[in-house]
Amino acid sequence: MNQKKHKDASYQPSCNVAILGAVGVGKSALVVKYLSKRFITEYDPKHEGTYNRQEVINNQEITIRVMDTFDEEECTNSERYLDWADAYVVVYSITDRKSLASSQAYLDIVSHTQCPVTLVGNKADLEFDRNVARQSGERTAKEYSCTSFFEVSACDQYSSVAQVFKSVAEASINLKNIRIQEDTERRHISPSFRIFNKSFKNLIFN
Ligand SMILES: Nc1nc2c(ncn2[C@@H]2O[C@H](COP(=O)(O)OP(=O)(O)OP(=O)(O)O)[C@@H](O)[C@H]2O)c(=O)[nH]1
Repeated sequence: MNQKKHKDASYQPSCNVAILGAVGVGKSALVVKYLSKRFITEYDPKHEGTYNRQEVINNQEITIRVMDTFDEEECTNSERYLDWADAYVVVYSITDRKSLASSQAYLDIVSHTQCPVTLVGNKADLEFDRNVARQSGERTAKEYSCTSFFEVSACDQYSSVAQVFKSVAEASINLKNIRIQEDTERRHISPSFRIFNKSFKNLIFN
């Protein structure tokens, strides 16, 4: 979440979401679906990019920026998203057991960031080819204290794919609001505490 303070009425909050996971789990397909409501199979799989979408969350308009990542080898050069993201979507394919193990390697990294993380089992339309039980995904999400867990398909309903991005952005906004409130409370408490502290010292040293 952008931490800059803006008094400008035209300021619009934003949330940077990085999508991570093993090669071929459907990260780009999910991003394309979220942005265009379409399932497209022809795109450059090695292309990394960031894309914007406007959403209304908690009656507030926000810009969700999505970074579609590509790692030739698992979890390389993670600084590029760790320095950028406010929230993470970690994806595996329900047809590929190894991709769940890869998602754990990503969860190991991002679970230390204090940012909301959602775990997603993609390709849910390929039920006949399922190799990862829903419970295994749920268990992994719980183990890494993910804010949410979904099974979706990039070629099925748009609404369930959109829900993935919206929920993680909402968690990020809520977290930011809690931090702002805590900060405000600290500022309110500190002046009186300073006065109390001063009077207390005067009492002792006079
Ligand atoms: N049936 C089905 N196929 C999918 C789904 N999502 C993606 N695919 C297919 O899986 C293949 C890989 O999808 P990508 O979106 O390129 O996967 P990726 O994770 O971005 O892969 P890299 O960019 O190479 O890391 C493509 O052939 C997609 O068409 C899905 O939900 N269901």
